[in-house]
Amino acid sequence: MARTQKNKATNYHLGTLKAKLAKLRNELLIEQGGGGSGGPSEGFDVARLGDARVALIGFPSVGKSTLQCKLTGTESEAAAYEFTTLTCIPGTMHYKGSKVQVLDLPGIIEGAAHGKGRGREVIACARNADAILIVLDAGKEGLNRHREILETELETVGIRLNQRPPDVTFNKKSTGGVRFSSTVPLTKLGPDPEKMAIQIMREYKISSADLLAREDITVDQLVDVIVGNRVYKPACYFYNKIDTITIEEVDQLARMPHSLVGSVHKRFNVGEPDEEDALKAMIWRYLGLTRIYTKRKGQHPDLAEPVVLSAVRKGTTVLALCQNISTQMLRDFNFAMVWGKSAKHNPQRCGINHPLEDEDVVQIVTKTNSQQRQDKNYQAMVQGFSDKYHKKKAEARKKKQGKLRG
Ligand SMILES: Nc1nc2c(ncn2[C@@H]2O[C@H](COP(=O)(O)OP(=O)(O)OP(=O)(O)O)[C@@H](O)[C@H]2O)c(=O)[nH]1
Ligand SMILES: [K+]
Ligand SMILES: [Mg+2]
Repeated sequence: MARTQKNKATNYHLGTLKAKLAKLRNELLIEQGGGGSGGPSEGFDVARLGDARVALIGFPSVGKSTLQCKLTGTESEAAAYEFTTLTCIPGTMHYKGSKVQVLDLPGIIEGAAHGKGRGREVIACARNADAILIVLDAGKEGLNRHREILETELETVGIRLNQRPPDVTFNKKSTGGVRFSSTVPLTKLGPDPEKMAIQIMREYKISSADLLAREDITVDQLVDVIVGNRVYKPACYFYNKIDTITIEEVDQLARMPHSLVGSVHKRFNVGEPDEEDALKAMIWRYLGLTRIYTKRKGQHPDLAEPVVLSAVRKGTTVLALCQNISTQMLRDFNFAMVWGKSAKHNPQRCGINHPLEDEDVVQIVTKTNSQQRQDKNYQAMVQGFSDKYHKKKAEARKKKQGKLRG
């Protein structure tokens, strides 16, 4: 790709090369049993706890474990030699009534995505987290390159950092050829975007598909859409050990995007587990956490125990709140009364898709029995739940029988 001159004539060729590269990377990962499109992305086996999960990713000895202790109070061994941490150590960070699971992980190095060290498992963990905290040693030489290496390792396995999924619908078909339409002018895919799409799809042996682009996408984004299997994660950066550099250097690092500078040793921007500090605030922001206080009719809300929703998990709508409480609640939902920042007036009567904001108070009003009987959607939903239940049961039975036979 570097050798190809960039002009109109070579545009499609570059597209093809990008698709080939994505494909080869995937194959390599699958070959090594990694998290490619086919293989399972296992990682370390740690139960999911809390309202959201963040993974600590970084080179060896940048201070991930030291940081983990300060964020969560968990004893994760920290020492001056590299690869002190050899497995995944979970801990819980308590902040503003939320519980965030923080995973301390072994350090990774260049080539981690392809299985160097325990890189593959570490990166699989990042794929399964709700947000990634990239930890860097501010005193290390070649710091900017470190940041790039880590980003590349994560990109290689299909993790996209701080990007939105491209606004494109892509449907594979069995016949009919490729049809590529868009609602906006496409300026980044060369004079003939359809030809570009066909070139890329050829690498994946797709000959028929409908594509609809609602934004001006790049070739890389088009490849992502066609390849699929991409995950979009918020990521923030913590430059640790600023006690080892000059104030001018600190100033430069502090201006990097998505970044916070600090020192665990000197307690700059990182305090004790029960203190509110800048790092915890940043994690909270990147997870898009939202506290919702629920209340019963005629009673005060329970301010001690909010329901915490995350924008990067199930979202922060009334629907997500109901799902968080129980399926029963979701089934019986009629409307919600909402007090707080998201309400136009207090209280506002809202539907299931109403987006909530931090510290809103919500009272869910459920359907009365006679309403339930009349509501066709409700009946269909109950039927749906029961069908799903029976199907699952039948599958489990089959599996058990298969196992016995085996
Ligand atoms: N100067 C300075 N040293 C620090 C700071 N934070 C951590 N360290 C030191 O950095 C060394 C490595 O810390 P660890 O927490 O073990 O680093 P790690 O990233 O978990 O390392 P691995 O598990 O081996 O990948 C230890 O000697 C820490 O005492 C800091 O803010 N300033
Ligand atoms: K270490
Ligand atoms: Mg460690």
